[in-house]
Amino acid sequence: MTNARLPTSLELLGWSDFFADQIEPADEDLVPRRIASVHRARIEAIGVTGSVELELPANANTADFAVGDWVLADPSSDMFVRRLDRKTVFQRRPEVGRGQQLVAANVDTLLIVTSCNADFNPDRLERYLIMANQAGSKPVIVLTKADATDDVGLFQTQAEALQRDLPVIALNGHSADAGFLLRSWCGAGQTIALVGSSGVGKSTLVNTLTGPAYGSKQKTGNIREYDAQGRHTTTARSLHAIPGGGWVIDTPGIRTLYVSDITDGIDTFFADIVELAPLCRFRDCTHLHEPGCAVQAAVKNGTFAAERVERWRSLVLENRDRTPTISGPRGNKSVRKKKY
Ligand SMILES: Nc1nc2c(ncn2[C@@H]2O[C@H](COP(=O)(O)OP(=O)(O)OP(=O)(O)O)[C@@H](O)[C@H]2O)c(=O)[nH]1
Ligand SMILES: [Zn+2]
Repeated sequence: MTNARLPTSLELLGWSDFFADQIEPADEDLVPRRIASVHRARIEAIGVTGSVELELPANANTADFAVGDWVLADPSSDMFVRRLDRKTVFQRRPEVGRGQQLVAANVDTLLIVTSCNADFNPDRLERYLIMANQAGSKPVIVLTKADATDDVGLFQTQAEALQRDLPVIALNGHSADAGFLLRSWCGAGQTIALVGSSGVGKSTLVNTLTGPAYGSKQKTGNIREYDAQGRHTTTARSLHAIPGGGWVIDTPGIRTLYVSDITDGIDTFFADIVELAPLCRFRDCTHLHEPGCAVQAAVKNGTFAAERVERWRSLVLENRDRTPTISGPRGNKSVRKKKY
């Protein structure tokens, strides 16, 4: 440890070789900035000297930017010049409309937040895990409201069974212990993002992690706006500093999480099944009834449960139905690898 190099200010912001390698000689006069909040008409970014409002070209659409993005800007005008490739990106299909909605970028760890009550739903958690795998972020399940149940162990066991080596942390979001329990993912330069349904305690946890400064930091987001029905909703996402550590991105509650365009994530989550498919006698085996099916053989000998194969099949079908044919599961594979 004594020889450890101190991170530079940029590295404390989450900068790494992955981004440095994208800098070209022509970029010499530009400075890197990290996007801290995205609003309908403006974007705030953080640089080593503090936060700035990014100037955008007239044709820019703020929906193309994600909180956590790294961009290059002109230091004198703060004019946006170009966005650097993303190391990870978490996006989802909105309830209405087409395309994907950017949720957060360059997130090292995705905290999938659910509470120790009726919100706990293994099927939904499975979808989040697939999304995290697809995004390229490491998933951690956070069970909030552990103080309000006698069955924490039960929730914890069920969550741990979802994926091999999955960290599951049960906590009380109001308690300062929460920061201690999550410390291994919140180190200097690390970025975490919180996702989960409305009301599971994401904002509460962000408050606890960031300390009292968060509440007064109205400027950087978490603004409550009114939607069309006059309801109060959290619409903005934003990047907040964790004192003495990394960064946390709060995201609005997600009502319905659709599975679409996530072939790679499904393959990772169900790697045990996917790896067997090439051993089936028929190349187009549906693993339902064919002779010589390696997947059915594994179910028979108890390697995995028939329900797991069922869940895999239904997610593959849902993904196929919802993925536009232009960027369908097959077409995506070649362009999707690591470049977002
Ligand atoms: N007992 C207990 N209550 C909690 C805990 N975490 C959150 N709460 C309460 O649960 C309610 C909802 O918490 P929020 O933090 O607003 O939930 P959210 O996930 O940010 O909700 P959205 O902003 O709608 O996405 C609040 O009344 C919190 O005080 C916890 O760990 N224990
Ligand atoms: Zn088969």
